[in-house]
Amino acid sequence: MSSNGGTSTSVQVALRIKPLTQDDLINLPARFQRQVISVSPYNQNQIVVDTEKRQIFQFDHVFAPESTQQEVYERAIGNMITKFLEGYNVTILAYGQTSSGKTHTMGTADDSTLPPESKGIIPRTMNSLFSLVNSGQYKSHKFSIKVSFIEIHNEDLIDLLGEGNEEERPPVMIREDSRGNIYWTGLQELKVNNVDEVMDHLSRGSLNRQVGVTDMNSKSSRSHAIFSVTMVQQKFIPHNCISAGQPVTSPPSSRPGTPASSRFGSQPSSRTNSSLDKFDDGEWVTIASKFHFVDLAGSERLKRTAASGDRAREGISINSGLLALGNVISALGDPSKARHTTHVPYRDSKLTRLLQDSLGGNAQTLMIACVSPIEYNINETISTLKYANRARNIKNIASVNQEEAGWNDVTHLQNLVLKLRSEISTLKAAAAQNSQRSQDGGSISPEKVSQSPFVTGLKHSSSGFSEKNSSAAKIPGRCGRETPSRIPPTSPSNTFNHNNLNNMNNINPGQQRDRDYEALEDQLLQLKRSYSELSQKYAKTSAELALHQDNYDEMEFLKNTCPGIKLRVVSEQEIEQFEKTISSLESKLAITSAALSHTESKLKEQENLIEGDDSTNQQNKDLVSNLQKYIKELESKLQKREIDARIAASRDNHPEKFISETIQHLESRLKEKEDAYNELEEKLNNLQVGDPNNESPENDKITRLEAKLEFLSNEVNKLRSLGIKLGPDDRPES
Ligand SMILES: Nc1ncnc2c1ncn2[C@@H]1O[C@H](COP(=O)(O)OP(=O)(O)OP(=O)(O)O)[C@@H](O)[C@H]1O
Repeated sequence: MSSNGGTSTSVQVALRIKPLTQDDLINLPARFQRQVISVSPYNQNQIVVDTEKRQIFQFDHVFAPESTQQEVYERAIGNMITKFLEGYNVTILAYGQTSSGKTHTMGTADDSTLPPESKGIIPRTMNSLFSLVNSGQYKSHKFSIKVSFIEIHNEDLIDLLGEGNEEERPPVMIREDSRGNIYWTGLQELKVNNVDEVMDHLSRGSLNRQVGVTDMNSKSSRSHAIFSVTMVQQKFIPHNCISAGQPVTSPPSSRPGTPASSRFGSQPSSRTNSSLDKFDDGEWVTIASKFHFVDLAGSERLKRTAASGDRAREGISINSGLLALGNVISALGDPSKARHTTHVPYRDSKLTRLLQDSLGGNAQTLMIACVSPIEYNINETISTLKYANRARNIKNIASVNQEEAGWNDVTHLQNLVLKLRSEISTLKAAAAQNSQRSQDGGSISPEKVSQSPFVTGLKHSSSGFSEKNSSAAKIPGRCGRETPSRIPPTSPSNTFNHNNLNNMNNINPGQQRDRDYEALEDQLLQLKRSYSELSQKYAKTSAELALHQDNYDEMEFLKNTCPGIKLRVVSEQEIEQFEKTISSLESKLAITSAALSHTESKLKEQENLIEGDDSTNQQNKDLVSNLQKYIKELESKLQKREIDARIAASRDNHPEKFISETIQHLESRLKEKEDAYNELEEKLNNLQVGDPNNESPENDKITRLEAKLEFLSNEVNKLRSLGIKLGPDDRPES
C-alpha cells in the first residue's frame, strides 16, 4: 500500500499546501506573506521548508498550492474506494491549523450549490461509490448504504443529523462488543440511495456544527466532525463457482440471507467484515464496511487563538483529542513498533475510541495534513509537518542532519560513483567471460573468483556501504526516527560468500558455474540498485549544496554591501519573541492611534465651538462698540443740547446779560486778535518788509488777519447796535 520505503503500512499521509487566499492578502502584514513551503523540485513527494533552518519532509503524496480538488481525489483517494468495496474500513482525516483548508479539502461543508470543480473529497467519493455500486461490475451484489454525522465537542458526542430537541434525544454512546468491535448507539443512521440524498444530509449536519470566533478565523471549526458511511453488501456465490473458482454470476431470486448483524460496526473481522449464509445452491456473503471522513478541529496552539474561558476549554479538549490521535496513528504507522506494542492508546480520547476499529488493523487510514504556505503561519506549519511525519513514521526522509559523514561531500560521492562504474564494467566483463567459459565447457576456480578485482572491490565497497548504513541506522533522526538503510540487508559480498565456495567441492563444475553466474547476476543487480540510489542521492545533495551556496552567496553579498553588518542565526524562540514584541507593539500602536484620533476629533469639536464663540464674541464686541459710539454721539448731542438749552435759557431769562457776556467774549477775542496783529506788524517791521505788495506768506497771513479783524469789528459793532436796541444800560460803549 505504501509508496514509500517499500514497507507496507495501512497509514498514509498526504500533505496539501493551501494557496495564498484573498483573506491572507488583506488581513496579514505584508512582511509575513512570504511563501516558505514548496514542493521539492527533485522529488514530488517531498516539501522544502525554507526558513533559517532549511528542512525537508517526505510524505506519501504532496499537493502543491495549485493542485485541484480533482487531483487530490484522484491521487490520494481513488483506490480507497476499491478497498472499501472489498470490505475494509477506511478512514480519511484532515488535520491542520485553523483556516489551512481541512473543510475545503474534505468537503464537509459542501452543498449542492457548490460548482463541481470546488467539491471536496466527500461528494467525490460518494459520486464514485454510487457509480460503482450501480455499475455492471457489482450487479450480483445487493447494497445498503447509510450515513451518519457526529460531532465531538468538549468530549461530548453530538448527533448532527438528530431530529428534534437535542435534550430529548438519547445520548450518543460508544460501545464495544465482546469481539472488540466498536458501535455507536443513540445515533441517526440514514439510508441513502444516491449522491443528492447524501449531500442533503451532509449540508444539514454541517450547519449544526459548532463554530466559534477565534482571533485567527471568524468561523473556525471548534470541534471534530465525523461523516460516516456504512455499507452492507451481499453477494451470492453459487457452489459451482466456489469450487471452480469462477466469477460470481447473478444471484437466485430467493431472499438473501440476513447479514450477521445489521448493527453498525458489529461485524467480526479477520481480513474484512464478512459473514456467510449457506444455501444448497450456493452461499450469500455479507460484507460490512465503514468509511469515515474526519474533519478535525483546528490544531493551532491555544496561545495563538488568544482564547480564554469557554474557548480555552474547547482548545484544551481539541488538543488532547489530537494528541491521542497522534499517539494512536504513530503506534499503528510504525510496523516495527506495532509488532512490539501491545497497547494502542485508543481510550485516551473519544475521537480515538470512536474510530478504534477503523484505525489500524485491517483499516486503511489516510491523513491529509493541510498547511498554509506563508511565513506568518510557519510555527503552526512546522508543528503540523512534525505531527504528520510522526503519524506516517516515514523512514526514507532525506534530511540533512540525519545523514552519515560523506553524503554531503560531492567529491567523495563523485569518486564513489566512478569507482562503482568501474566495478560494474569489471563485473560485466567477468560475467561475459564466465558465460564464454561455460559455453566453452571451462570452469572458473573459486580462488580466481575470490581474488578477482571486482569481488575484492565489491567486498570493500559493500562493506563500506553496509557498515555506514548499519551505523547510520542507529543514528536517531531529527524526530527520533531511525535513518533509513539504503542497501538491502543482503549485500553482494554476503551473497557471494566463502560458505558457497567451501560447498563447491560437493557439487559438479556445471552446477557451480550456474551458481557463480547467478551470484554474479545478483551482484550486478545490487550494484545497479546501489548506483541508482547513489545517483539520486548525488543529485539531491548537489541541489542542496547549490542552495547552501546560494544562501552563502547571499550572506557574502550582504557582508560586502553592508560591511558593518553582523549576520547572526536567529533561533525560532527569538523569532517568536520578536513576533510577540511586534504584535504587542502593533496592538499598542493601534490603541494609541485610536486614542489619538479620538483626541483629535474632540479637539476639532472644541475648535469648532471656540470658533463659533469667537464669531459671537466679535459680533458682541462690534455691537458694544457701536452702542458705545452711539452713546457717545447721544452724550455729545445731549451736551450740545444742554449747552444750547443753557444758552437759550440764559438768553430767554436774561437777554441783556447774555448779550453783554457775548460782547465781552467777543471783545476779549478782538483784543486778542488786535494784540496778535500788533505783534505781527512789529515783526514785519523788524523784518523790514519794504514792498507791501510783496506776495510773501507773511503778507498773506497779515491780509487774512486784517480781514478777520475787520469781520470781528463789524460783528462787535452789530452786537453793540443790537445792545442799544435792547436797553440803554446795556448799550455797548462806542
Ligand atoms: N486549496 C484551496 N484552494 C482554494 N481555497 C482554499 C483552499 N484551501 C482552503 N481554501 C479557502 O481557505 C479558507 C479556509 O479554509 P477551510 O475553512 O477549509 O479551513 P479549515 O482548516 O477547515 O479551518 P477551520 O479549522 O477554522 O475550520 C476557505 O475560504 C477556503 O475556501
